[in-house]
Amino acid sequence: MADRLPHEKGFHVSWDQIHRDARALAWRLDGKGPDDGAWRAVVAITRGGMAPAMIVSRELDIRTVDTISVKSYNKQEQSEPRVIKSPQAEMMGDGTGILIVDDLVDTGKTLELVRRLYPKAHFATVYAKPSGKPMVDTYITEVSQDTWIFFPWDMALQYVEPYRGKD
Ligand SMILES: O=P(O)(O)OC[C@H]1O[C@H](OP(=O)(O)OP(=O)(O)O)[C@H](O)[C@@H]1O
Ligand code: HPA
Ligand SMILES: [Mg+2]
Repeated sequence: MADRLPHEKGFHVSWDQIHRDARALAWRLDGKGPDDGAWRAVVAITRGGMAPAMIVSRELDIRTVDTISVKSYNKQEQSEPRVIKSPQAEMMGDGTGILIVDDLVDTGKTLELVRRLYPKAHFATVYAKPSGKPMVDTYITEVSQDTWIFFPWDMALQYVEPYRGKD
């Protein structure tokens, strides 16, 4: 949606930071599954949810990991989310005992779509913006709606001019 642009602020997340925050997410979810505290599987919302889901599944020692592919953004422009690839239907059922992980919730449209498909699943994101918060069950850090989060997989180290050298 063009009217969401531009984002006033940037929140730049390093690999170290996302690792720390995804671990914090895992620890918060530990023992909270419906079956004696256990989770049956982790499902990553690709692509952004894959690195956090890998870290969460490693921390909680969950070996069953699947993906649901939802596309809703092209760069910073939003369109209607659509499912491009679904996880294994027999495993998912209504979502009971399934931990669905994404990197962030922004407007909440992606999670709204996935929630409709798996209403009993638990939805966890590392970061959350206010509009999307009602769609997420567990998250670690909140950022304001006018902030764009930059993830390490979208960035590269590069040279910058010294402060005194700028015009
Ligand atoms: O709450 P929303 O407003 O729906 O936005 C959040 C979603 O948008 C981004 O994914 P994107 O569709 O850009 O795909 P990607 O994960 O492959 O980068 C992000 O990874 C979330 O999945
Ligand atoms: O703030 C964001 N950062 C990266 N991807 C996103 N997709 C929706 N919002 C964001
Ligand atoms: Mg995504």
